Amino acid sequence: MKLATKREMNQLDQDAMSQYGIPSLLLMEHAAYGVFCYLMEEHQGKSVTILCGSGNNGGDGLALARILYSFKKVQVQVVLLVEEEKLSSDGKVYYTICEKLGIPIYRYLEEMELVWELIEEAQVLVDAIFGTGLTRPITGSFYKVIEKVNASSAFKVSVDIPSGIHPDTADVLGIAVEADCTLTFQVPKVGQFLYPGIAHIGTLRVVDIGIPKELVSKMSCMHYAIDEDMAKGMLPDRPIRSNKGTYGKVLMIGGQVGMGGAICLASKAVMKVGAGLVTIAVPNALALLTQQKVTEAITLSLPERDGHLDETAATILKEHMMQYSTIGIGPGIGRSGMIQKIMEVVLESDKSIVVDADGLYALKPYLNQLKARKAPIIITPHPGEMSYLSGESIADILAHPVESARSFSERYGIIVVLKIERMIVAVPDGSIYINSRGHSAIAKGGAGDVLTGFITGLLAQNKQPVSAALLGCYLHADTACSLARLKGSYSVLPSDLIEHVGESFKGLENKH
Ligand SMILES: NC(=O)C1=CN([C@@H]2O[C@H](COP(=O)(O)OP(=O)(O)OC[C@H]3O[C@@H](n4cnc5c(N)ncnc54)[C@H](OP(=O)(O)O)[C@@H]3O)[C@@H](O)[C@H]2O)[C@@H](O)CC1
Ligand SMILES: [K+]
Repeated sequence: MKLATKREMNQLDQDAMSQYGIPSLLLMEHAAYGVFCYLMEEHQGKSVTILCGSGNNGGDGLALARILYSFKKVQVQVVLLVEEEKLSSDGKVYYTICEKLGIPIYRYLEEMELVWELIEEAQVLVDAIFGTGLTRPITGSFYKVIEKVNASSAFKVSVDIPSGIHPDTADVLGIAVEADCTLTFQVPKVGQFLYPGIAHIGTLRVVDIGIPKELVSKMSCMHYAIDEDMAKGMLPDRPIRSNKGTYGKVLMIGGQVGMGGAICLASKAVMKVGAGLVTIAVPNALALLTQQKVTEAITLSLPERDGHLDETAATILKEHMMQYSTIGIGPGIGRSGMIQKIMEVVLESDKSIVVDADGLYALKPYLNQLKARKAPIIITPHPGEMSYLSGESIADILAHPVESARSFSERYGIIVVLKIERMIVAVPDGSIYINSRGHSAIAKGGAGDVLTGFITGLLAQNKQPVSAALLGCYLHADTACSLARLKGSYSVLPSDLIEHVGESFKGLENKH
């Protein structure tokens, strides 16, 4: 699903007006009607208090007041947060109608105490204060009102975007409405998929406001949400005439003494997403463990020193590498200097590679050579690993995760999967994909290893590495969300993701 920035959304509105002659008032009417339909569906019989700002978002609120009052005689009141002269021209049209209809309009600047009472006692509060036109931090009377809105026990519906959330970055500009539901228009905004925006939007619904479909599909954008439809389109084929070789031969390299679980989890995850064959290359001391833990895999037992893979393992791996299609390296491998040699051999190969965890530490010296490599590389860092690789602070990465992942991906020509609340996949052409799902239930050691396994297993089956990264992220998050719904937020284990990923696959297979 496409995601729009403020500029792209404005352009879309402008194109609808200039190319199709659709007046802005009609778009506003459709926007308001979409909110009206939602209110009738979910909150019929409740009184509605609409808070309106000066821009077109406030205009949407006034248009909604007219529809509620005229069609359903819903008890509706408007709180105007600015002087009426400051309303946008479309907003003024609806303001005049509301006034003539006799809809109660309270002026915040004149009746502050009364407005606070209205907010406190409201059943449904509609936030039409600021939309995509927010330009600076919220202060003064607007701040006070939003503070009161957040303290109210009313059900809160935000029009287009919760007031205070930046539509591109998801930043809170001063303060932001904590909505229970957000009805966004035509195309969701990037800021509705990133933190802290995701903590303010509640349930997100997309309302069609009649912008022609051709314009939306032509709309150029660089941001996409990884959703069910996208994931469905990326399922690898499973033809009748096939065998294990059809679905890729994967070599998983990792493990050190005391860290055997990570490579077992990752390798099992590879098989669970449909790969045909897996070989697990580990230090000698872990060979028995991997055989017992991942029954279906083959174990390649390698020389070790001090519990880590010894650099002589690189020569053995080089001899074996030809027979594999895909390599996953990193889970539990440790940061011994000896891993460097192994990474060198892996990078010299013509195989598709996924690098995770401590493998990323061994990758760093080779970053400048990656663009010249023909076969794809996917890296799956968490913010700490990303910080080590890029030199940015963790705080900066968390503050600008999209830019951080994008610039790294472009600079080195690799696919970056940044593991934050909603995983971000950055592609070297500058495109950004943001996971539409995610759950803190799997913020646990081992969850990253499972993701590495999912992506590696899909990469072995998919021709497109981007698809493997996107589908891997989707399956990981979707399974986590389903498990959290079933078991709650505390007791889901990363190994449960492996156990239950089949249900997520099945959901996609059965989707029409
Ligand atoms: N055809 C369309 O385009 C359609 C658009 N639609 C709707 O319009 C919305 C976008 O409308 P918009 O561009 O008028 O912006 P919006 O967010 O309502 O208000 C901006 C106003 O707030 C002000 N202001 C800004 N920051 C401030 C601050 N911190 N503190 C105080 N004031 C601040 C700013 O004034 P100024 O910066 O000049 O002071 C300006 O007056 C969009 O989200 C959707 O809901 C739909 O109807 C469908 C069709
Ligand atoms: K709003």
